Amino acid sequence: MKQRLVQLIAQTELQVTEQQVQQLVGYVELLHKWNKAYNLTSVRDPNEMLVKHIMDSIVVSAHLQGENFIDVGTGPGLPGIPLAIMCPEKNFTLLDSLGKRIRFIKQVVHELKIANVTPVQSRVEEFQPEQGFDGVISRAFASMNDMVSWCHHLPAENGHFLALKGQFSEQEVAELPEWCSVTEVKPLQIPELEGKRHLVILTAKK
Ligand SMILES: C[S@@+](CC[C@H](N)C(=O)[O-])C[C@H]1O[C@@H](n2cnc3c(N)ncnc32)[C@H](O)[C@@H]1O
Repeated sequence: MKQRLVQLIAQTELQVTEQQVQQLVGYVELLHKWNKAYNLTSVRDPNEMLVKHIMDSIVVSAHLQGENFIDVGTGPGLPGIPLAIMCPEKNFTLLDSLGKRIRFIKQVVHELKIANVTPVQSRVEEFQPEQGFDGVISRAFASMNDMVSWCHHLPAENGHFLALKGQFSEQEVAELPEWCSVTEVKPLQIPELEGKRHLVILTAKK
């Protein structure tokens, strides 16, 4: 599995250390092991997880500006765990309302010695952080309208929302609240993944 991950990463411009590869593979192994009991993801095959979960998450690391990020509706830690492994100098709060998913993330952080992740069990609408985030990230969480509406209190003054999406939807943009606009849409290239992927960056109007 390690060899395959190295080959996939070599098809991108990302740089990784041996330790980061070990941690990413370790995460897939834990996801595969715990999935049987905890039903964490519908992707059952570890090789498929490398593409659909690891590569799909880490390509976003090239687009993160700032220090403090929150991954809302993180589920088993996606994209937050792979991003935290790729960016050890940044801090990631991983939030989900389901206790078993947050318990799994705590175990991952402990076993893989990941120092820059704070797991939080809460509904996002009820979470009141001490300070705002440079980036509010989500994947497979909600429509963009629901995401920004539920998370409107989370970005710092110059922070952004970052939504990982498949096909870019003009319909979703049309439904956004008046106070929020799309500032950038970045197409993402994920080796061996069929279908389009985009990172949509949204900002509150000043
Ligand atoms: C489809 S899963 C996506 C998980 C992960 N982001 C991924 O890409 O695989 C959506 C997650 O959002 C969580 N969720 C849904 N509504 C939420 C809310 N209001 N506050 C916090 N978490 C929520 C669910 O518990 C679930 O784990």
